[in-house]
Amino acid sequence: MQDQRLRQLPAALQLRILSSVLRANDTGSATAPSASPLVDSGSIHGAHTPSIVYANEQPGAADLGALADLLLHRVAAKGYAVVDGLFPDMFLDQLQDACEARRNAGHLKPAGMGTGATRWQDSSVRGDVREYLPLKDLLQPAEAVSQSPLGKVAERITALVDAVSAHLCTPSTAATEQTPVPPLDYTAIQHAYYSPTGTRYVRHRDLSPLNPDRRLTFILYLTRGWCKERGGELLLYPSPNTDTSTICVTPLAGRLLVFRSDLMHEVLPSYGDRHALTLWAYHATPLDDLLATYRHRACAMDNNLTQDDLDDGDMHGTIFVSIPAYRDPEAHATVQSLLGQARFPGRIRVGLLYQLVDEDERERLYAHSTLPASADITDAALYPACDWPVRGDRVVPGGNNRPVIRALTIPAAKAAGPCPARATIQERLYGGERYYLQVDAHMRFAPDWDVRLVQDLRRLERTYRRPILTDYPPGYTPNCSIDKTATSLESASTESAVAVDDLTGATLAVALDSNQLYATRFDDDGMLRLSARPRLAKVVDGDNEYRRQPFVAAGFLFGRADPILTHCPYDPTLRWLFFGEEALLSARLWTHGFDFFAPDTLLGKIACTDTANRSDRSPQPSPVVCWHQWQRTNRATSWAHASANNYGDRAAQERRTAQQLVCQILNPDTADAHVTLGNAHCIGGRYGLGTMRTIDSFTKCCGVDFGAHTLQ
Ligand SMILES: O=C(O)CCC(=O)C(=O)O
Ligand SMILES: [Fe+2]
Repeated sequence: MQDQRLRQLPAALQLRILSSVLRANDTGSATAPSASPLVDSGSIHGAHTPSIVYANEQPGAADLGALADLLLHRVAAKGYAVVDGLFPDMFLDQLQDACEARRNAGHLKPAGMGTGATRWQDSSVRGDVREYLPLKDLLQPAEAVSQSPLGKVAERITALVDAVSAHLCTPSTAATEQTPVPPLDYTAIQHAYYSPTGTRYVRHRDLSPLNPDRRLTFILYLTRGWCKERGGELLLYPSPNTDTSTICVTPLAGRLLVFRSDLMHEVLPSYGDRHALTLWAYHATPLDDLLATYRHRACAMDNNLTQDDLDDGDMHGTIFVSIPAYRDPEAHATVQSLLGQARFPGRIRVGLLYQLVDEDERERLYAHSTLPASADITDAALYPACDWPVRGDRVVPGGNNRPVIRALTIPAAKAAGPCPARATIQERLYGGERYYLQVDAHMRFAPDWDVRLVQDLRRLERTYRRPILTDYPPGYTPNCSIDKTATSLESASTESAVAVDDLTGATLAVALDSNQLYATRFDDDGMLRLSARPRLAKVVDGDNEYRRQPFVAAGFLFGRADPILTHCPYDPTLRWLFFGEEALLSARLWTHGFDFFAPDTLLGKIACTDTANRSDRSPQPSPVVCWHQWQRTNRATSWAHASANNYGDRAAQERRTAQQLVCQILNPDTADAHVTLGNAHCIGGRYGLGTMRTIDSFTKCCGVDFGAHTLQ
C-alpha cells in the first residue's frame, strides 16, 4: 500500500486497511496442537475451560518451536499453559521409578521458606520434601544423559525452555521492530515430593524479593494413577486480585504446567504419592516486556471475549473446509490464502474437489502454485498431508501440526454443478472435523479468520442451539498489481476502499459492513433468486447484538460440522442446479433448527497494529472474514462445457428434474409432492426438510412463500 495514497483516506479507513495489511504481514507463527486424541480435558477446571496442548511424544526442533510459540500465546493470554503428552508412558514409568529411588535413598529434605537467617520451616504451611538437581550434573557427561531418565527429562525440558527463549523479544525504540533478548536462564531442577498425609503448600508466588528474576515456572507432574481422592491439585489464581477466579490443575503424570512465576498459586492437600519436577526460568527483563509481542496479539483478539472463546477458538477444534473447484484458476491461491491467513493452519483440513478436463489442465492452471500436484485424475486420492511454507516467513512445522489437504479429482465431463460437487466432498473427504466451512474455489481470507469464526459461533451458541455464520462476502480481484488499484483508491468513499493481499496480490474490497442476504424474485424456472445489500436489522439480546440472515449463502457458510452434515448433507442427485441451491439449503437448515447470522455481528474488532501510535490502540471494527471473486469472466463453467460437448440437452433435462424436486421439497403440502417425493426427500428424509420447524415458520422468517411464489 502506498503511504501517500493511504494518507488521503479518512483516518478510520486508514486504520482499517492498515490492520488488514499489517496483520497479513505479521511474521508471528502459531500452530495448533497435535491431532492426538483429546483425553481427560476435564481435569483442569475453574472459571475458565481447560487449556491443554497435546504435544508430540517425539518432538523435533520444529515441533518444539511451534509448541514454545503456542505456550507463549497461552501464557500471554491467560498466564499459564498446560502441555500433555510430551513424554511416552513407558518413559514416565522409568522417571517415576527414578524419583522414588531417590526418595528412598534419603535425598529429599523438608522444604523451608526464606533463606539464611530468615529461613523458616512449617510443614503445615509447606509440607513437601525436595532436592535440587543441578542441571550441569544432569546434563553431563552427554553420554550419560541417555542412560538416565532424569538426564533425559532435563534435556527435553531445557530444550523446550530454549525454544521458548528463541521466541522472546522486546519492543525496541524503533516503532515496528523487536529486539531479540538473551535466553532465559536456569540452573537446577527441583524434585519435590508430597507425602499422602494431606501435605500442602499454601498460597504463594514463586517470584519474590529473594528470587526477583524468576519469570516462568515449568512443572512436570509425576503422580502415579492420580484420581480425585488423592487431591494435591495446583490451584492457580490467574487474576491477581480475585479469589473467585481460580484454575485447578490436576497433577497427572506427564503433565507439564507452565505459568508466570508472579501468579499466586497453592498446592491443595495431597493424599497420594505426589512427585513433581520444577524448573524456574530466570531473566533480567520483566516478563510483560518479554511477552510484549504476544500480549499485543492476545489483546488484539480479546475484544471482551472470555477465555472460553479463546480456548476453543485456538486449541481443540479442527476445521474442515469444503472447496469444489471446477477448472478454477483461483483454487490454489484460495487454499494458499486460507492456510496462510489462519491463526492455526495446523487445524485446517481442506477437502478440495478438482474438476478438470485432463491432467495437463492442472499443470496449466496451477503452474505457479506451491500446492502439491494431485494424483490420478479419475481416481480418488487422499492427500495425507502437505508440507509447505504457507507464508514466506512462516513455515508450518511438521508432525501433526500441519494443515492437511485432501484432494480428489474427477473429470470435468462428470461435473454437474455445485450440489453434486459439495455432496462428493462431504461424502468422501470429510474426516470428522469439528467445524465445517463451505466456500467456493475463488476466495481470499482475512487474518485470523479461523479464530474469529469460531469465537463468533461460540458466542451465538450461548443463545442459539445451532447457529450458522453466512454471508455474501465482499469482492476481490485476483492478481491485480498495486498500480491498478490507484483509481479505486482515489475514488474511495468512506463506505469502502481497497487493500492488496500481500500473499496473493489480490485486490480486496475493504467493506465497512457485511452484507445481508435477501430474496429478489422467483425466476422463470421457479427458483428463488437471492442478492445482498449492506446489512440491516440488528437483534439485541442482553449485551449481544446479532444480525440475522434470512438465508444461507452456499459460498460461505460456517458452523459445527456434526449437526450440519448429519442433518443436512448435500443431495448428490441435484444435478445442474444453480439458483435453487441456496433457498433449498436454507429451508432444510431452518427446519432442522439452525439459525443464520452474518459473521461480523459479534467480533471483528482488530486492534490497530500501528505501533508508532501507541496511544491509539482502540480496536477497529473489521467485519470482513473473507472475500469472494464475483466476476466470472476468467472461469470456465460446467454448463458451458456441457453445451460445447453435446450433452447440453441432457444437462438441461437433469436440471429441470432437480428444479422440480426443489419446488416439491419446498412446498410439501401439495398432493403432488406426497406422491412424487421418495423417502430421501420427504420431510424428515435424508435430503428433505427437517421436523424441528415447519416450512411455514421459514416463510414467516424470510418472507418468501414457496407455495404461492410470492415475496413479502
Ligand atoms: O508442585 C506444585 O504443584 C507446585 C509447587 C510449588 O508451588 C513450588 O514448589 O513453588
Ligand atoms: Fe510455587
